[in-house]
Amino acid sequence: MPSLEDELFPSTPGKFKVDRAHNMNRQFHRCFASTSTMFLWALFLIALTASYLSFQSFVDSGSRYFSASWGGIQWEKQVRNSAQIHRSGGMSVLVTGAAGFVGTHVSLALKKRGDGVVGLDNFNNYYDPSLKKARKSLLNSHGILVVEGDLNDAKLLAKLFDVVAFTHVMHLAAQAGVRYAMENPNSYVHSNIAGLVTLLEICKSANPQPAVVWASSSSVYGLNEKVPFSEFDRTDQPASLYAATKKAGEEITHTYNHIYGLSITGLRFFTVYGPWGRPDMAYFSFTRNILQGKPITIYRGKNRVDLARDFTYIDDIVKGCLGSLETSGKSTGSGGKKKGNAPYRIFNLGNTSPVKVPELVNILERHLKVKAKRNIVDMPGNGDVPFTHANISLAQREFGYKPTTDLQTGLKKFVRWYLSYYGYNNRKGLQ
Ligand SMILES: O=C(O)[C@H]1O[C@H](OP(=O)(O)OP(=O)(O)OC[C@H]2O[C@@H](n3ccc(=O)[nH]c3=O)[C@H](O)[C@@H]2O)[C@H](O)[C@@H](O)[C@@H]1O
Repeated sequence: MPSLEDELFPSTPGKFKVDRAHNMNRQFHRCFASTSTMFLWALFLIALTASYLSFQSFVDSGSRYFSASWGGIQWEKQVRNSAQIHRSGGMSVLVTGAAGFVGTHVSLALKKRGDGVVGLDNFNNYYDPSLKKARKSLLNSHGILVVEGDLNDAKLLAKLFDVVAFTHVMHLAAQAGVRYAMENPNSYVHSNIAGLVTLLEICKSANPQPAVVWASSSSVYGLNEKVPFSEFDRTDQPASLYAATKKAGEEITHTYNHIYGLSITGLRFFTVYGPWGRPDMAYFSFTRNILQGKPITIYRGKNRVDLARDFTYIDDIVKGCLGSLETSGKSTGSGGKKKGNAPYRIFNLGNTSPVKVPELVNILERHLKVKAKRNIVDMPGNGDVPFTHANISLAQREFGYKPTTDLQTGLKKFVRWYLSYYGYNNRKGLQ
């Protein structure tokens, strides 16, 4: 008697007699019929799952396209092209806040010398977004892609690191402005704290980890009275929420350096000015008001003392940023695990020659050939500090930082840009 196994799985073809063959055939057909039914069901299920998944991804990518316009094969290609390095030993840098004032200048400088640059910017309306769009067009014309998205969009950041193994991150995206923090405190928490942490989380998990250089601020010195301000002075007395979020950034980046081995460099910028600058800053809004024949408000400190700033020209700041990137040293971790100590550095990037605000106005008057209508008021308690003055010896020693543009020369360049950007007619018509 053949075993069931023999019947179902004959070891020797033709082993069976014809009359049994018929029997076998029926069994085989039954078996085949049930297998094919199962097979069809399986196919059906697979098709159903596949169509569900592709529908989901359509919905996902659809909403992404409509809301943030990133993703897709073409987009990835653009990101890769923009990040392409064109010099030996070059870097590929993700520049956050690329459509911002400092971001635009740093991105251009990197690209011009052959480094790869991908920009990220959320184009918020803290100040006229059309200026940010104009900066973006400038960057595009030099082959730099600026992705529109927010720092807090972890999926986007992760995707960017999927597409490009960035060697460096130049983190300049932030909610800037000292006095606006009283109007919109949460915007500072959103960008300068939450956004920073989101970015660092992605950087620490990236493999390889990039080195991070980021913008802190001279405002961290707060009520410090020891001049010039040195990196070793106390910074635990911020005068504004803005300053407090920048100081928090310095502490937060320290923990990522300590736990995950991220190379971190924080740059304390001192009142940066120049072409393509920020319209919310005094030198910019003074220029606009002077040309429009409107009064300007000049704050004055306690005991009628003039306020002073260590105004720093953008080209000097760019040199400081590039020097920091070049000397940043490597992150040591990978995939979120520290493998050794990595550099943690903080540098002042200032001009080392403070100028009183009324003198800034004098210079503008000379360049614009228009008299300002000065309205001098006592400094309100709005987060301002009376003066800033940078000691830059650390940056000098580390990467030869040496500012070369005085306020007179720098403002001349700014005014020339301002008139070419906003138009000479505007100026003539208002004189
Ligand atoms: O160096 C820094 O850390 C900071 O420099 C600037 O902050 P601030 O120095 O206050 O620059 P402005 O807003 O351009 O003010 C410059 C000076 O003009 C004064 N000012 C400002 C506005 C105004 O209407 N009148 C006026 O007298 C301010 O009190 C201040 O003394 C930037 O706005 C900050 O983002 C940056 O972090």
